[in-house]
Amino acid sequence: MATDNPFRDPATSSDELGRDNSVTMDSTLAVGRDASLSLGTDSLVVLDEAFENGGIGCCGLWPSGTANTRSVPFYNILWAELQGDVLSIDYAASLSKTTVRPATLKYPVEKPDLDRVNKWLGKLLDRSYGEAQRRKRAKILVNPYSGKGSAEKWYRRDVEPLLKAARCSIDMVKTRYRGEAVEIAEKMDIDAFDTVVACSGDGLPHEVFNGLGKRADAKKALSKMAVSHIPCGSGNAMSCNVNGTNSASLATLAIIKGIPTPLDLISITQGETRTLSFLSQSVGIVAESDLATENLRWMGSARFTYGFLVRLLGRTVYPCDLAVKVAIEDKPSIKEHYGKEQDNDEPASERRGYKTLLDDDASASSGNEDGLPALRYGTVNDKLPEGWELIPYDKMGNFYCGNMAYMAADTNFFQCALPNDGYMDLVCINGDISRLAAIQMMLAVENGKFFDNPLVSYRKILGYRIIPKNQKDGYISIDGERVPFQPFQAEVHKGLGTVLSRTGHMYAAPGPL
Ligand SMILES: Nc1ncnc2c1ncn2[C@@H]1O[C@H](COP(=O)(O)OP(=O)(O)OP(=O)(O)O)[C@@H](O)[C@H]1O
Repeated sequence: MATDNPFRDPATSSDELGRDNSVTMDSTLAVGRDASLSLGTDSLVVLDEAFENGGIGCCGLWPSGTANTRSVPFYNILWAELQGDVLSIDYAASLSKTTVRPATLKYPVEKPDLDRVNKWLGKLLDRSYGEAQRRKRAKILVNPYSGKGSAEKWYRRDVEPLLKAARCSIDMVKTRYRGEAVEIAEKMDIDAFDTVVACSGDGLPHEVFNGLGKRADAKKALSKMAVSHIPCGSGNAMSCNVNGTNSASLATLAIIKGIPTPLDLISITQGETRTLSFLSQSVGIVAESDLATENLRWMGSARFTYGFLVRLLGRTVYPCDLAVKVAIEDKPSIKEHYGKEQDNDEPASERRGYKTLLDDDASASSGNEDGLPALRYGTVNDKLPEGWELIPYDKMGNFYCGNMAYMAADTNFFQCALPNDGYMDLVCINGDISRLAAIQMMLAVENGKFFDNPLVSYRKILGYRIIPKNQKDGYISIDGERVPFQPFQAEVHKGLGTVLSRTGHMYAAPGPL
């Protein structure tokens, strides 16, 4: 429908528009002498004669607009309230493609209008937050040694000001030693917070999931407490997947607007231990390229690529025995499975994570004080489960099992990974393929064609046992951390954990082509 009125919301039905102009009227608020604020389809439209005269606003802070109008996407609106007779709107202003900073719009309102203004404010906040919880209570953990040691600086500059502008409550601590985040998550009052925010690499979220998993009420804690991530480390895959960004300020905005999203977690048994993995497990080239190249830290992120190429060109193999419980075997069926979830438009409020985050009472009275779920397939020390068969893979080059899609920024390795489908995505590649094929495969990860490469075995699985062999020592990585070079077994628990994401059911990765 064509409209001459820039403030008419095209989303409103013709029926409503037919009544009179009240919808448009209700959506638009005259403020001051020469300004008005309108609720558009997906943004707040500010018309202010002062823009034209250069009196208000700071160039560069406005996402878009004409001479006397500016628009702020609802997604960027952090808070809005009346302070006496001044209407104040806090929003995340874009400084660049990767940086937002809080900014405020202030307009005087007339006393007789207060009632109407309050109603309008309610609508603005409804549109700005949708199903996301407002004013989240955040327990923040900052690892001062993450990456190159800038986490605290970035927290102060990129994170805290946005959280404050969104009126979130903040309880921040710096981690003092390895493993402290496990202890904090294990002991924290889960009724006092909505999310634990790790300002770190992927190591701290791994510790937080494990700390929650150690509690006597692990099931409830993992379901209620959303684990979130601000990218401050050397590996920041979690933020890329759930926040859709590797930028600390954009990740903060994603957390402020994030919807609770159930996340599959994986139990790993090795020796006598049971740990939770949220991201990936690797044996062979990926683990070694990451963990055996610590001496090349000066190279930054090129260290991994270098380590990977050296091994690829050397056609290194990592022999093992492997038993896998397969759920979906072939690529077309995996794509179909992914597509179904992509098209699933069930409202977030119907999903498990949402209810428990918002409704403290319901989760508290559910009486579910259980620890971690029982292991369906036993541990690595048990007899092989019924129907599993150990197969020798003497030419294994890359054993890589993922629970999320991005393994690093721009590395969408597990293109069909879903947060809550109850499956792990397993990629196996032979180590003796030609060097050319191996390099083409590596490049295919960047151009999105990896999944379809015929040399890539890609399966959706429920569990596996892997026994490395013919190697005295080697590298196994769980969520990027080194574990002993010993057999281990994995099984997935559907939706056991909780994260915050934009859609409530998908990762930010683009999926298969
Ligand atoms: N104060 C501290 N001193 C030393 N280690 C710490 C401290 N706080 C946290 N850690 C540990 O640092 C490890 C790595 O953390 P994180 O993932 O945040 O950073 P990273 O730079 O991405 O990691 P990596 O060193 O694995 O590349 C975690 O295991 C964590 O327990």
